[in-house]
Amino acid sequence: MISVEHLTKRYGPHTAVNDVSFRCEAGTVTGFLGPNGAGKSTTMRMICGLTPPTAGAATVDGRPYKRLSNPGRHVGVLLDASAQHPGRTGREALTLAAQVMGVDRGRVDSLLALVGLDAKAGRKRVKQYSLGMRQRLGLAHALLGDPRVLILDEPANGLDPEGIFWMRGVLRDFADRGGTVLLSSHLLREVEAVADRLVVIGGGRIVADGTKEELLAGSGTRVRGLDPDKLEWALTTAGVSVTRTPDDALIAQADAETVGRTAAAGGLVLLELRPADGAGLEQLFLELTTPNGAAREAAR
Ligand SMILES: Nc1ncnc2c1ncn2[C@@H]1O[C@H](COP(=O)(O)OP(=O)(O)OP(=O)(O)O)[C@@H](O)[C@H]1O
Repeated sequence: MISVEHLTKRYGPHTAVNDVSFRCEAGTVTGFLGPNGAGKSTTMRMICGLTPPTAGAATVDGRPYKRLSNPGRHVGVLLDASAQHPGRTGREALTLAAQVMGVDRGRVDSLLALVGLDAKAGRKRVKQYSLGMRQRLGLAHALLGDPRVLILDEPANGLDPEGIFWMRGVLRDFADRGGTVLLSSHLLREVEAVADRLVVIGGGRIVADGTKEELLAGSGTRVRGLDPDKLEWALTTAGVSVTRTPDDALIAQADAETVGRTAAAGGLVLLELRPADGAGLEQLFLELTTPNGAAREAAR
């Protein structure tokens, strides 16, 4: 489990991370989402003891990262895929890490295979690796100590769609076996498919935190009527805020029953009525992470 309590990081007058708290439970994948510069990497670096917080604290399995003995056996970390020594081969890099962690060297080859780096790739120097290959090596490195927790910063960067699909499978399997996964991305679509929970950060603050279902429920109801103008008017008059989609449907900030009853009271014919789907989540994400959206949330 990962617990983040009121983490704050200031660089001079700039607050990169502002009073951030969240938890990642065992058996779940948590997607840590936010646009570039939102504070994801800084938060993850603080969890891993690489950046000292200005205030607040984080623990992994109940202890600060720095107090874990042989941390690689508890937490697999991939913060920067290019951090490996460029002159070593992938296999050498993993073998060395196995020695440091006291892990059986026999795991090196099975992990290279698991992450899709064949024997030839294992013999190549890291400087010859593509970004996708470095991410695969980084994941192998993170898994080497057979940890219970994974912390991965933008691991899908540089992977092709097939690689992203593959990585989702590895992470899902890790969590289904009781592991805890925290993975960051600036792309909602990248984590939506694998994450059980989403923590959204914008401008250094947490702007949304919940299960996908909770966040979707909060993202409203999609409704399409025979007469979109009248429907919009009826909902707005009833105090429900609505936005119009390009296909003349409305995303109403109310549950389906409220929307249906409002339409019925106005004698309006509905063609569609359902919880807002992924599009609603996308809209929520965009809204929450734009400066005005974040300010609106913080003011609530
Ligand atoms: N060492 C540093 N010194 C000064 N400012 C920093 C430092 N590290 C990060 N920042 C600033 O803190 C803010 C958050 O950066 P951070 O890298 O955590 O964001 P991010 O969400 O991970 O985005 P990205 O995906 O672009 O890395 C940014 O404004 C960044 O410029």
